[in-house]
Amino acid sequence: MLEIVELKREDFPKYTQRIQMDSSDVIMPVQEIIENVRKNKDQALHDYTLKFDKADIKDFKVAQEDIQKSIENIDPKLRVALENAAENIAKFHEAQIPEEWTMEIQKGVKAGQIIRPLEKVGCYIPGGRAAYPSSILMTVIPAKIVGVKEIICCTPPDQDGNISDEILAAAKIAGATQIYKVGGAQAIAAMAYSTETIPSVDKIVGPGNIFVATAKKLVYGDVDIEFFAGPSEMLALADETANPEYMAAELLAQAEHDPNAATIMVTTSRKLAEDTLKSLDEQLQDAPRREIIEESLTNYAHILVADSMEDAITFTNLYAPEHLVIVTKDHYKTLEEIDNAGSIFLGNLTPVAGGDYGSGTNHVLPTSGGARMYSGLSADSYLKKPTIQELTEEGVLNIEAMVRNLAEAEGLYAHAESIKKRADDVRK
Ligand SMILES: NC(=O)c1ccc[n+]([C@@H]2O[C@H](COP(=O)([O-])OP(=O)(O)OC[C@H]3O[C@@H](n4cnc5c(N)ncnc54)[C@H](O)[C@@H]3O)[C@@H](O)[C@H]2O)c1
Ligand SMILES: N[C@H](CO)Cc1c[nH]c[nH+]1
Ligand SMILES: [Zn+2]
Repeated sequence: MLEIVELKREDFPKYTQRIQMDSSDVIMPVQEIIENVRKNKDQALHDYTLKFDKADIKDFKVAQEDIQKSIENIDPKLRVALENAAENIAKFHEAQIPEEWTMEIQKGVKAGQIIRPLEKVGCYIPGGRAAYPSSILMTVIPAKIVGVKEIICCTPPDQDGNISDEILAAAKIAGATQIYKVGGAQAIAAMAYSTETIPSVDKIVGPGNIFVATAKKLVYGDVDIEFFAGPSEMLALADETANPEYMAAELLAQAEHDPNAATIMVTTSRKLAEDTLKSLDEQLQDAPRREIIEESLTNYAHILVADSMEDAITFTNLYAPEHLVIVTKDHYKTLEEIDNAGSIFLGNLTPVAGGDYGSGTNHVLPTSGGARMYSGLSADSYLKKPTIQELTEEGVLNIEAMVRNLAEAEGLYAHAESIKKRADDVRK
């Protein structure tokens, strides 16, 4: 299923491949779902939920009373874990909130930026192959702490048409304002265009499978999205100092998310590669989600032995993984060479699961190479930064020539006139 491969430079592109996001097999059905939801609204949501989730939903809105009660219904250990994670996530994201500022750009010319939260956001919480209370914390808490007023969540129901108490309790702890029982591309379409029950929002965030991620891409422009957060990925960049059991555990952990998850180890040590593969086979025997893992390992997993650390690092930057585990002699030195990764886990003792749940960092991260140009979900994702400026009399005179000359060069005479009038008055 998984073999050790010598990594040659000419093969770099071959091993960076993941699920094809733009294949027509996915885009066409997803586009059809979106169009149908735009046209037939709740009725379309009902029909798709019956088709994909086998649930016959009459009312998509979760009763506030059920959200309130959920916290009493969950295992107290889980409640403590959710609260602990929530606290860490809040602390981390509070530190990310940028400051408002102004400065004197030129004598008499003040400029700066103010910070305003978005008004309405929609958080997609995956729920097909696993339930993700942690994704509620990751999407809702940063929105809450920056002051977003309306934070709705959509998540697929089970076959009885229910959302688990674990999900509802996470929503309560995080501070979501409303939850709707709908998943998949249809949920994204509803949050983008509204239905009789679900309001449209300004921005849709949150991870999901290929259908969800593609739907977000297709509605982008009518509504904002954070980036493409599709099937999970992990790349372990390791030398002989890495613990093979831990490396195998990392490969299994992200592979268990989805048959389309992508997991890779690139190392300079053939012995580490061999020991990791051996340990992976052993750990796989009792893995409860073995079927999903095996499919994922067959589809998008590789153990690569590079000729040099330089090659291994170049490959890593080309791959731009969602999660990057670095276990090398001096991981901070290796880190200096890393340009593209969603979230980075340093050293043998730092599993991706730490960040997945509650080291504080966000687990909604760009996949499919998106880490080349996007950072993970953050406080910033929910903020706008309108700029401000104010001129004094001195400022008007100081920038008059610049504005007039540029305006005239662009043939925009009314622009030139707008500053000239003021400057003339100042000169009077
Ligand atoms: N990148 C990130 O930040 C991040 C974080 C957490 C999870 N994830 C990923 O989220 C994903 C969760 O996927 P999931 O499947 O468990 O849940 P999901 O909620 O994303 O998808 C389930 C929905 O998919 C739809 N669906 C299923 N089959 C379909 C079909 N044939 N056609 C159209 N729609 C269909 C259904 O509507 C169903 O409700 C995984 O890939 C996981 O790796 C990513
Ligand atoms: N690894 C996922 C991000 O790709 C996040 C997650 C949630 N629960 C467990 N893991
Ligand atoms: Zn995970």
